[in-house]
Amino acid sequence: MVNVALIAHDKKKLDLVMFVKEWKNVFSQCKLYATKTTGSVLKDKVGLEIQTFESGPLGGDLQIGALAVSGKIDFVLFLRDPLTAQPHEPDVSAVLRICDVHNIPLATNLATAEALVLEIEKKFTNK
Ligand SMILES: O=C(CO)COP(=O)(O)O
Repeated sequence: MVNVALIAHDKKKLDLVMFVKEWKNVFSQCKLYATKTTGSVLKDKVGLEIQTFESGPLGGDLQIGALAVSGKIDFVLFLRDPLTAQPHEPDVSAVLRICDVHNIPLATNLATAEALVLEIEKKFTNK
């Protein structure tokens, strides 16, 4: 099983929805985790099963970070809003940092997200 964490800041949620829709065949074969609002938007708009945690500003990023520390996340797709200050910026940085500490593939924009999804797809098709 491939475990993927999906997180998007508010101005990036639509981008994430479009992206996950486009790659639904791949994401539907993964175990998905998300912060609260991201997860509920994805469930609603794409119809995938997702385990959700708290909202990012309430500690959800840290919960996903903790999963990553435990080795339970294989890929992180985190569409940050680089143009808006976030009250929980330290939590956002913590997720990025922990991905680097544990060498977990992390995409923070759609171009890299696509490269990651192609990599995940390979795992399913044994390419
Ligand atoms: O703020 C977030 C990530 O830092 C995302 O949280 P939500 O998915 O609850 O909006």
